[in-house]
Amino acid sequence: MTKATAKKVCTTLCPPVDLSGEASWTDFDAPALVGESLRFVSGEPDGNRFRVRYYRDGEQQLKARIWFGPETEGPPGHAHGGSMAAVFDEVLGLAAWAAGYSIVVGNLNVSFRNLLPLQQVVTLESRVISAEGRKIMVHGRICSGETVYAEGECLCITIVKK
Ligand SMILES: CC(C)(COP(=O)(O)OP(=O)(O)OC[C@H]1O[C@@H](n2cnc3c(N)ncnc32)[C@H](O)[C@@H]1OP(=O)(O)O)[C@@H](O)C(=O)NCCC(=O)NCCS
Ligand SMILES: CCCCCCCCCC(=O)O
Repeated sequence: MTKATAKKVCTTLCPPVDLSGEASWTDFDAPALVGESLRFVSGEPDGNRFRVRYYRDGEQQLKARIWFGPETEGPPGHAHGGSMAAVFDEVLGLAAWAAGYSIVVGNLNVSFRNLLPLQQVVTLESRVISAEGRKIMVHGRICSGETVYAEGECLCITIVKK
């Protein structure tokens, strides 16, 4: 590998981060519901890409505390848009499963509202908006306090057993 093509590799792990939820939230065990295959975003809880912890809020809606690590970088010091899209894909799809629907994601629209600084813990708030036939609409936003970093609209389609 030449210097010009050398890929930046993180050799040390970042320190632990606090992903604790609010007092009214309860832990949500995603692998217990959908299996161990769902690990693209949440599969490395101590890694340098994403660190994710799932909860249900008092209304049973899925919430996630998420840390975007240095390996999600896009614009210098900030998260890659695709990393946020991947997070929406997993969390909003999982929110439909958590609501009782066996789905895959058919369509995902993401609006990027503010640059998201790396190594900050943010919250993904999801809400199942509607269920019409096989179409389950789930909305979500990645935020911290009053700041909304991105909004996602996810059309999930229930799986038909053949
Ligand atoms: C989503 C998927 C299951 C739909 O295929 P299908 O079971 O044959 O169902 P249909 O194409 O008949 O679609 C069912 C309904 O959803 C709608 N729909 C499906 N995909 C859609 C999309 N991307 N955008 C908008 N509507 C969509 C269809 O218009 C149809 O609506 P209607 O009943 O009102 O006519 C299939 O396209 C698929 O497997 N896609 C890949 C999914 C994927 O890889 N997701 C990422 C991993 S989870
Ligand atoms: C059989 C378990 C499937 C879980 C699917 C949860 C949403 C994943 C979204 C995606 O892969 O694009």
